[in-house]
Amino acid sequence: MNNPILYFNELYQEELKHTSVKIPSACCFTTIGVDGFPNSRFVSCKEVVNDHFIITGSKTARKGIEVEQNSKVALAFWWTSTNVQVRVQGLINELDSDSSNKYFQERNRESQIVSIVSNQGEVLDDIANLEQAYKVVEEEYREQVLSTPTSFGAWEIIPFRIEFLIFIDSRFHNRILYEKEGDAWKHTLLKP
Ligand SMILES: Cc1cc2nc3c(=O)[nH]c(=O)nc-3n(C[C@H](O)[C@H](O)[C@H](O)COP(=O)(O)O)c2cc1C
Repeated sequence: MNNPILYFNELYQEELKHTSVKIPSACCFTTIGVDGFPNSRFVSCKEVVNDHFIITGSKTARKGIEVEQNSKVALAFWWTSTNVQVRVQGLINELDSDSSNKYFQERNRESQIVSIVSNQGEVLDDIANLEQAYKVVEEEYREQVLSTPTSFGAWEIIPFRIEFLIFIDSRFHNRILYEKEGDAWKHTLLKP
């Protein structure tokens, strides 16, 4: 296959058919920390739009601060039902407020309220204060659409390198590396 995004979608759909994991869209997202150390955490890849991987989260938490300073990022997926690893490297770009609103509205209500009341990554003094703030928003905005907090962001990751590792039951696993050359993707096979 010449296009790694089509290949990604095909393999992901296959994984979705078989998987029973709770968050199959989970992937490891790595940024370069402000101290220069790589920093990884799991996020959910919301979708792939126009060949870009979409993630969301708090702009004021570490990931938001880090991508503001350094747009070089990586994603790694491990799909356990089909035994596929996907590694993505690329540049990240913040999406506009229409996009963050759209992804915020797609969150379940509990997660929306948590995004509103909890400044992700700040030191927690007393969980009771957060629970109280949660209740206030829950009751005050009952039955109403919740507005996107200014801290909530959506980003696109524009890939330039994507590698698939497909475990197979023989001795040698398949490794296919795609690299962007201008507007086209070239692919090579790597030794496992
Ligand atoms: C399976 C899984 C999915 C997650 N999805 C997201 C997500 O989509 N967005 C997000 O901000 N945090 C998500 N988290 C929480 C992050 O791993 C992390 O704890 C949080 O975003 C704070 O990271 P930061 O301090 O680097 O900003 C997820 C965690 C797990 C385990």
